[in-house]
Amino acid sequence: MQPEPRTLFDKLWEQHRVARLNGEDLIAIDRIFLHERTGAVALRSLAAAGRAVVDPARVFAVTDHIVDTRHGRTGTLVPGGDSFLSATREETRAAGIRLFDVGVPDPGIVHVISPELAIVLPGATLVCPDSHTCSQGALGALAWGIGSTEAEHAMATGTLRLTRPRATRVTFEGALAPGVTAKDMALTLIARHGAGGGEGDAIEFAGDAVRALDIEGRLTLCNMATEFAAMSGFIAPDEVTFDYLHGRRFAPRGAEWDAAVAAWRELKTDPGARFDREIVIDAGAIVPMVSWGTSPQSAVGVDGRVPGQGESGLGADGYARAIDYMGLAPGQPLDALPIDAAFIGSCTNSRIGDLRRAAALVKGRRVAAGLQALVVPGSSAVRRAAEAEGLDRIFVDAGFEWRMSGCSLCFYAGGEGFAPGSRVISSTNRNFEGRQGPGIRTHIASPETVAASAIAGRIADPRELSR
Ligand SMILES: CC(C)[C@H](C(=O)O)[C@@H](O)C(=O)O
Ligand code: SF4
Repeated sequence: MQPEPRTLFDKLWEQHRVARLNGEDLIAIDRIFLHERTGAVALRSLAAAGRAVVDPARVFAVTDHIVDTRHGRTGTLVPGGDSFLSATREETRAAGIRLFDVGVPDPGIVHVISPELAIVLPGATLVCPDSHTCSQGALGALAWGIGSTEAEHAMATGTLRLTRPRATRVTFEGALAPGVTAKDMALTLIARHGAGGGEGDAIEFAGDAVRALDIEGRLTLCNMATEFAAMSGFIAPDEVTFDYLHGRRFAPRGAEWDAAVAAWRELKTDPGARFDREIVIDAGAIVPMVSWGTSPQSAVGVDGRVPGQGESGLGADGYARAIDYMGLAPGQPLDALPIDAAFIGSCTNSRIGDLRRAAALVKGRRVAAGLQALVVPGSSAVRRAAEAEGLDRIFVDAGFEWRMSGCSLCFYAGGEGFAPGSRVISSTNRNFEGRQGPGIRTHIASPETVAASAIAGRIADPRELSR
């Protein structure tokens, strides 16, 4: 008898299921990543309970969320932030956990350095008390965000207790048009199906347009799965994945590498396997997107208009509140909207390819007068690579500030922010009220759209500059 065809998700889940428990499953966790904001809490609480980390070699930690990203940084600008940093340093040392700290060669945003160092590998389960952990599914792993109590459980036992999510496939058929990116794919999916549209889903991203993405584009797409309320997003590993990982710091070597690749080649959905849910999107119809509201679902084509309530997908109160917070009127064209600041950074879009594409648009041009523009590379490795190619000069010559790596102004932690009331175009993933500071109006878009807008001084279509 032929074995039942299985989805990639079935394979990942079943390979890690160690027990069934009254409707839930106990899943083995291969890697745990911590950052100073939530990881410090988990580590302190675990130590206070007198529990040991069962396998410290599988746990990694980083300082990225509240570290100062200005040059010459010494710590954090966040009030009270020092205690998170010192707790992370003390507790990781006590538990024997490897810490990528500022001042050592490889710090960066957790979801940027994990693939860079090959800490995440195809077929692995990886958790981190951070919602954008799903980014790392781009490498063919099952990676998802957890709470700090679950992080304690995972560290103490090497397992987590979970309800099996729905196996969902989102297929992007065909090819993207020039100037359209993985960020626009994610925003299109969320705009069409709603910010809650993926709730309870483990999403395999598939189709020709996904296969055609490099690893960085795949990371951007999977990063936004949590903005779709999905448990995780992932992509079957292929030659692009293996080429990316080969030779990286924690990747297997020699015969182990060959054996690993042979096993990783099996990590794909079998023909005829059944999904609980399928979504199909025509990639060729996707355009550069920008958000107008205070949820990632409130996004339209950059050449579009602020929708009326009827087409917004929001209720009357939610719509009124979003329009009011964002200082917009129904029917207003987005590409006429003046902006005060532009931010290129975050675990969504701060990798070398993102910076290269933005720099190509910025080169030889100037940021609009009076506009604050920043580039924050996602990791030290990205920063060094960009500097070796002269991308920092391109940005600085154009009037951008060039920073050290970290989460920086992706989210407001209280240390620094944009000028009060600023309208910001941002390559990040969240545009909630106050996300980038009190009263800040955030429009999320691709790094290309952010770069083009910084030059124009208003929200701008990147295709205008590249023509
Ligand atoms: C601080 C952290 C827990 C949070 C998250 O979980 O995502 C942050 O990274 C964010 O992007 O809002
Ligand atoms: S870059 Fe932003 S979204 Fe990503 S982990 Fe940091 S704060 Fe969260």
